Amino acid sequence: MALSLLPAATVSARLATRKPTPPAAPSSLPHRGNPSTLRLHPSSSSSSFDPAAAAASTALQCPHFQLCSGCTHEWNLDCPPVLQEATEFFKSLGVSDFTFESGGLWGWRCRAKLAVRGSSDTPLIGLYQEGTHDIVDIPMCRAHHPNINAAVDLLKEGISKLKVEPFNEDLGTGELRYVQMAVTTYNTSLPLQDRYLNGKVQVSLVWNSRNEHSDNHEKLSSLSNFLWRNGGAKSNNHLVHSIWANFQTSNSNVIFGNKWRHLLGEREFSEHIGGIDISLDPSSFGQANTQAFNSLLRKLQKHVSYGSSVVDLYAGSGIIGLSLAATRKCRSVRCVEINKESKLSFEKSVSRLPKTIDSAISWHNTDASVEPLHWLKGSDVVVVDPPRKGLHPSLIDALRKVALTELKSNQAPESSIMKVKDEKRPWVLRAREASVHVEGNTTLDKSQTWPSTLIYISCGWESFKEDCRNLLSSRAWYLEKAHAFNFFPGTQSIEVLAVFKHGRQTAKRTKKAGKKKKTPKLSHNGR
Ligand SMILES: C[S@@+](CC[C@H](N)C(=O)[O-])C[C@H]1O[C@@H](n2cnc3c(N)ncnc32)[C@H](O)[C@@H]1O
Repeated sequence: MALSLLPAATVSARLATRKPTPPAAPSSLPHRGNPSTLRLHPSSSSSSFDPAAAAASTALQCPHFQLCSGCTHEWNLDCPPVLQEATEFFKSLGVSDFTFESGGLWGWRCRAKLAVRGSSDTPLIGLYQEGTHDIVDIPMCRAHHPNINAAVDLLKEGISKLKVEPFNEDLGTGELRYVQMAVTTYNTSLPLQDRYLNGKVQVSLVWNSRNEHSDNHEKLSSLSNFLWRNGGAKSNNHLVHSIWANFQTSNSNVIFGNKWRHLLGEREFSEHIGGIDISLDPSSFGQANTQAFNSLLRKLQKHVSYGSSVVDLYAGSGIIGLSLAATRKCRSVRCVEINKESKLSFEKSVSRLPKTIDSAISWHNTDASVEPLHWLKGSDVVVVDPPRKGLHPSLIDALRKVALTELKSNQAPESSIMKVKDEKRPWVLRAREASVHVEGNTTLDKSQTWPSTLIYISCGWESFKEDCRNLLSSRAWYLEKAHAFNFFPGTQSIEVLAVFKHGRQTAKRTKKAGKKKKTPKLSHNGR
C-alpha cells in the first residue's frame, strides 16, 4: 500500500476492527521476525508474566488512532489480521510452508504524502478523516519515520512564520497543497546500525501554481530557504536532505502535477537496497517501507536462477530488475513501466551498478497490459508487481496462454507478435523510443523461450487471491512457494511474494527419519 491518503471506503472496516482490549495473537502462524523488534516481554517465561505489558509491546500506542485513516489496527502489529486467512488460502493451494516476516513495527514509513490544510496560523498536516475531506493533524504518527514527524513540525513553523496559506479545497485557493516526505537512510559515513534513525528527509512541496514564475513564487523560495536554514546540512538539526517543488493547479484528486523543480540540498536521493545502490527522484514510485522491501528483495533473489532472462513488469524505476541483474548475474533484464517519470531514476541507478555486471538491461515506458506477449517472449522469469488492483486481465490471459502452449508443444502461443523490423503498432514504437538500453557483454536472448517462473509481488490481498485463482484454474501454472512481509504494520495489508512455476506440480516426497515415503503426497491439483 503506497498511499497514506486513504479513500473514504476504508471507514467501516477500521471501526469494526477496533477492540477495547488486546486480543490474543493467533499462535499457529508461521512467523519469522526481526529479533530487535519482535521481542518477548522480559518476564514472559516467569510467573510474573504480565499479559497487558506483553500486548503493549506489539501495540500501536498512537494518539491519533481512530481519528486518522492511516492505521486500522491497534494490537498485535506483528501479526496482521489477514495472516490467518493467508495461511489457510496458501495451504488450500498446496503450499504448507508459507512464511511471514515482520520487521520494525513503528517508524517504518519512509515515504508519506500528506495534505496541508487549515490556516497559516494553525496549519494541519496529515491524512483525511475517514469519510470526510477534513484533515487530521498527525504530528505524533507512530508509523512515520521519526524524522518525517520532525520535518512536518519544521514545515508548520515555516508556514506560520511566513504566512504561507494552506490549500482550500472548496475555493481552490491557497499556496501549499500537499507535501511528500521521503527518507533516505543512505549514509556511508555512519556505522550501519545508526543509519536508519539518522535518515534524512527529501521534502517535496506541492505548490498551487503553474510553475516557478507565478505570482506566489517568492513565498515558495522563502519557505524552502526557511526549511533549509533550520533543517539543512549546515543547521544544528540536520534532518532535511533536499527540497523540491511540484506545481499543481488541477481541481482533481491527483496529488502531483507534471512539473518538478529541485530547489535546495542534494539532488541525488540514494538508498542501498536489494544489494545495490539506487537513485530515486521524488516523481518516481518508491516503496514506503524500505527495510521490509529489502527483506522481500533478498527473498525474491533466491527464487531466480543465476543467468536467467528476466522481465520485470510494473517495474517503477526498475529496482527489482536491477537488483536481480546484480545479484543473480542475469543474462538480460527488461523493465516495463507506464510512468515516464521513473526513467531518470532507472538511468541513474543503472549507472551505479558495479562495472562487473554484464547483463543486457533495458527499461521501457509502456503499458504492460497492451500486447503483454511481446514482453513475455524471450524471458525465463517474469516478475509482476502491480498496483493494488492487481493484474490486467490481458496479462493474466497471456500468462495462461504462454504456459499452456509451452505445456502442449514448445511453440509460441498464437499471437500477433510481429518481427521487430515490421513493427507498426504506435504504442510499441512509442515504447521503443522512450526506452533505455544497456548492452552487456552477454548476448541478449532472442530465442523463443517463454517464462517458466512467475513471481507475483502483491500489496492487494483481495486482487491477488482472484488473480491467483485465475492463473491456477488453467492448470498451466502451479504455486510453488508463498511468503508475506509486514510492509504496513497497523493496517490490514500485507505484501505477498508468490512463486508460480509453469506446468504441473510433480509429486512432493516427504522425508521421515531419512526414509522416503512409499506413496508420494500429491499436490493441490491432484496430479
Ligand atoms: C506497486 S508499484 C511497483 C513499482 C516497483 N516494482 C517498485 O517496487 O519500486 C506499481 C508500478 O506499476 C506501474 N504501473 C501501473 N499500471 C501499469 C501498467 N498498466 N503498465 C506498466 N506499469 C504500470 C505504476 O506506475 C507503479 O510504478
